[in-house]
Amino acid sequence: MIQVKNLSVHYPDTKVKALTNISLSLEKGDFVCVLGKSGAGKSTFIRCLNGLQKPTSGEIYFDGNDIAAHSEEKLRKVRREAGMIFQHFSLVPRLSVMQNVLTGMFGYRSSFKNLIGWFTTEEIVFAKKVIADVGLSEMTYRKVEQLSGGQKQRVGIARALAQQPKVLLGDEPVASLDPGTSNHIFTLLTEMHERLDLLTIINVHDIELAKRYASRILALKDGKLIFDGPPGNFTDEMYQETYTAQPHPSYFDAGI
Ligand SMILES: Nc1ncnc2c1ncn2[C@@H]1O[C@H](COP(=O)(O)OP(=O)(O)OP(=O)(O)O)[C@@H](O)[C@H]1O
Repeated sequence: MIQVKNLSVHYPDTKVKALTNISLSLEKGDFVCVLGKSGAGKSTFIRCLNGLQKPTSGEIYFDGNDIAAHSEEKLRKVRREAGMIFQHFSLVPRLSVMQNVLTGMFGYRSSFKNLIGWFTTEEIVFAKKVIADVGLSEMTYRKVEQLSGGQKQRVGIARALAQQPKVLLGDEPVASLDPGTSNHIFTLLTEMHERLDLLTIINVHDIELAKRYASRILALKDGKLIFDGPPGNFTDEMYQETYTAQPHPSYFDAGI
């Protein structure tokens, strides 16, 4: 579904080599957790997959089409098919759960309809369904600012599902949540992943969550892919290798 070929990202401002020569294939049904210490390149990798970050070199094919070669209009279609959930939720706190979830449908609608905020009965019924799927029916019309962190992340997931995505991307979606709530969110993600037959790719710091829920682990270190395999093969040595504290070589390049 997604093929990554020799992907490199160098940020010109900081001269940081965030990703170097990554090649892999990600298939429908994979539940992927991306591990790596802070600055390893996890966010940059996720952002490349939905076209938010342009590669410095290399290619990313989404359903056989090169994302980098896409026009802005085609990129919008890729972003529509790749639902994204974020560490800090990226919701509009003063709007209701329903209003936030409806924004997930914006990619399918005209700018005019989005501007005036008019939704069809079918769209509202579908939004209610995804809100029920994440267990928040009773809070459908409550303002998001009145919800707990775990509930907010459920809204984030419902909004991503409202996009009817083929791919679900998560940039540290449980980093702000306690361990019990993180487990509930991962259980929900696994259920949705299976029910909707998705490709799911989640950045996570917690190795235990990755080992419990992932079907495949990727480990990044200093922008390089140092592990790609099932959780059972991610040994303690590999863990040490992933998280050993060495200064990022590109800090030296940048003269830091
Ligand atoms: N917009 C940017 N401009 C310049 N450098 C950047 C930018 N975004 C990230 N970087 C640098 O690229 C490297 C990789 O960053 P990235 O955010 O992808 O890592 P990460 O593994 O997601 O880290 P964290 O776990 O802390 O979120 C870091 O050294 C970071 O400082």
